[in-house]
Amino acid sequence: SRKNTRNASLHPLWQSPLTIPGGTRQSPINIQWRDSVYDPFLKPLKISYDPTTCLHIWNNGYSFLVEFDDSTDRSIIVGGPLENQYRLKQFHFHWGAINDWGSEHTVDSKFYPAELHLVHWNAVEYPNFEEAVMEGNGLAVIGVFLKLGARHEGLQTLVDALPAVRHKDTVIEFDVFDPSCLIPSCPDYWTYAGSLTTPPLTESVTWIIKKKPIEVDEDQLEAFRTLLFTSDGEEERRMVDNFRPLQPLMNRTVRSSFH
Ligand SMILES: Cc1c(Cl)c([N+](=O)[O-])nn1CC(=O)Nc1ccc(S(N)(=O)=O)cc1
Ligand SMILES: [Zn+2]
Repeated sequence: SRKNTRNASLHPLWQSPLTIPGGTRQSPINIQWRDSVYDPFLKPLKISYDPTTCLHIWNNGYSFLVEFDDSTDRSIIVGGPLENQYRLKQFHFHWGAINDWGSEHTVDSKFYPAELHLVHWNAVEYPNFEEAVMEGNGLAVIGVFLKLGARHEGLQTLVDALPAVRHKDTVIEFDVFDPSCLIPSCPDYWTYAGSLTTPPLTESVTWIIKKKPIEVDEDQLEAFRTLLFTSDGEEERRMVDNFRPLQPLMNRTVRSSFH
């Protein structure tokens, strides 16, 4: 289990006060399946990504991110719980040192070994990501759980690129990738109002958590764990356990798109 005593060994990012004063919709949370409320008015989520909007992969010292050209509406999501269409800006992962934990969200208090976040912003109402980050309906993040199982061929192209971004602040060009290959075909999801899970922790995220996980194999999870929090030349610290502890649900209801 993960105890607060581990703060000392936690990455500086998570040693800071992990709750923000006055925060009422912080993420991540535990999703208690039986407490989630089926909402028949939730629409199917429509995902349309243009693989050529992919730009590069970089190690930002917290995770590795694949960033996209968000200057047009070529890679968007619409529907689901969303009032507008949202543009894909980047995706990244959170994972553990071992397979017993690593995800940010949990389902009935179960951790997955890793979690994918696809980060989108409301380009209908806001001029850019920076503005959208500050607004309650500014962002939409799709969360996908990773579980240990069969090798994921689509993920492998990403895994093959990781040695080139082993150190913090390294980047490589990555010019064609369709992240929809990382999203389960099952349409079922939970949704709730939350926040970014790393600073600035702004309460601007509509979370859409897919019910079904994707399967990846042990070698692929191990490849994530070969990355470093540290820059080239610094004393190496393996990039693992880059997840935020669970936050209180407070006055929120998690809705489900399925019975
Ligand atoms: C705050 C900000 C701005 Cl503004 C910009 N920018 O490029 O203009 N980039 N960032 C950083 C950012 O995106 N953080 C972020 C943190 C957590 C998550 S998570 N795990 O999905 O909740 C998603 C993103
Ligand atoms: Zn994330």
